[in-house]
Amino acid sequence: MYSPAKAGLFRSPGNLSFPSDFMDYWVAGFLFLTAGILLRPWLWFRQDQDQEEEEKEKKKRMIPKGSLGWPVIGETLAFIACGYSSRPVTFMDKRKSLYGKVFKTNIIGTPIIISTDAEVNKVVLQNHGNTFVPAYPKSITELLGENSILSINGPHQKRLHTIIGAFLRSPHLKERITRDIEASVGLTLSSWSQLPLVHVQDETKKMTFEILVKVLMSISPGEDLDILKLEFEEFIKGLICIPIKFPGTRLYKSLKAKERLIKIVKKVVEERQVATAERSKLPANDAVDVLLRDVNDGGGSDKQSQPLDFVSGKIVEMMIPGEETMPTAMTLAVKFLNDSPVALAKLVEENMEMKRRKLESGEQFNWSDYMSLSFTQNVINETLRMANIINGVWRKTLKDVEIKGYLIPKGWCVLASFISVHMDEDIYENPYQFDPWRWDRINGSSNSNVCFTPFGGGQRLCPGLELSKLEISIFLHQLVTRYSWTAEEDEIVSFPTVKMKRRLPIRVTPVDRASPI
Ligand code: HEM
Repeated sequence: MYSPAKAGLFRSPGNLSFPSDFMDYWVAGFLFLTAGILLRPWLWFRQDQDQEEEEKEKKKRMIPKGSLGWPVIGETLAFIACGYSSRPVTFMDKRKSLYGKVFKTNIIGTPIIISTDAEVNKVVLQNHGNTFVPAYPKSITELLGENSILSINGPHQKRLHTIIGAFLRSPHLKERITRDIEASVGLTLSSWSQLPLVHVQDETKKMTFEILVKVLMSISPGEDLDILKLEFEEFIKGLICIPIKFPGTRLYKSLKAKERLIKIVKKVVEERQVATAERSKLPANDAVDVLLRDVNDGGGSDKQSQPLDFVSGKIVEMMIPGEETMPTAMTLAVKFLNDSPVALAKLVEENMEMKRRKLESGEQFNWSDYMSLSFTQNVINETLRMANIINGVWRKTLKDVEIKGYLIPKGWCVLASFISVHMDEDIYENPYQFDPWRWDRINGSSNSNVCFTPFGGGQRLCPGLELSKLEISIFLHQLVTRYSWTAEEDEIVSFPTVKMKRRLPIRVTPVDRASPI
């Protein structure tokens, strides 16, 4: 039988001869020990590497599934094609059924994770730890500038958001602005009734801009407002364009318009600053007052070195979120009501009832009267659920984030898609049906805040939420209690933004609704 000892490979201690045999063992032991010492870190390193690999694999598996499509264009064409159709969520629905509620794709050369999951969207919106920063196309970032309220993150954003939100919700503003909105809406609708045809989308835009500028800087209709509107329109044309900046390009023209716009606003701010000291005891009348007082009180930190530029810039930025959203919501409400005579009849009934009560008591309407029109609020909610111009928000992650078992890797873009949740048939029964009554069933249910987010949520929840609802309520109230209309055939398109293909042409007629309908 083979024995290593016999073969002389190992020797038993009995055969040892000192010193050479002993040295052999000593050397062998030394080598063994050294190898062990040297190997151990390597083994540890290997073990770490294996663990790292395993971790990487695990993380890779947690990245939402999906397809990045073709090189460079990714899945952009499919995304745009669905946007042009009557069902823009088809793009999401198709991928949702293949990969789950959170999936990855590539749009315009950007790898992006799209969430159609209400709970994931909530975490993105809440943004604990400031992990998600707003991500806009390059043209928007160029036009807004890096310190815009819409793109900054952290304490400055929180401060601005708080002071602007507090002002827009203040009883003083609500009282003053209710009268201003009533007057603007009254004049606008009366002018509509004298025209053979009105394009609701264009006309509501004029009216809502007028109101917005009143809220922001107290400018009344007139030459200044007209110039401001022209420059603003030129400015926002560049928000979605090819981001090339030299004379003649769209972006260049828009940046120039922004300079002129800031100059006009700065004049108003300058005049106001002179009067600020004597007005400091009075409640703020508009956003210029709010921002000037904050700057004078030491808020706004580094931006105080140029207070006039800072305040003027913020006023211009605040024109953006309210400008398209409001007229779109009003136009779509008219469209949905036009297509749903039963809902329209109920709306007329509720508003006439309130009007009669107010006429009898001789009181004016106040903000809470409009808010108490529950069916009217249902109509507004249902309109915003079905077709909101802000159909989701875009963010970028500053570090790896894990939500509900999904990993969103650092640096990736995330689209928290509101419209996918709003049109999810597991959440809303018959989601494509305009059904304002559903809100009587939904309101108060535990997840209604999570599943309905037309105004966003968390740190960036729209500060204009209450003002928007007031404005739309007043518009609907006056429209349905004083006029009737017939609409021409039109349809909603969703790309690049939600709007009516033919700008919703209608004919408006005054009606006497003195007698109950
Ligand atoms: C129907 C009308 C409106 C809708 C649907 C709407 C929706 C939204 C949404 C979804 C956001 C969040 C954006 C994000 O998270 O990135 C937002 C932000 C904002 N909205 Fe509105 N909005 C409306 C009207 C208005 C109006 C009338 C104003 C101004 C008076 C306004 C001022 C703002 C501002 C300043 C922000 C930025 C807040 C921040 O980032 O801190 N919005 N809006």
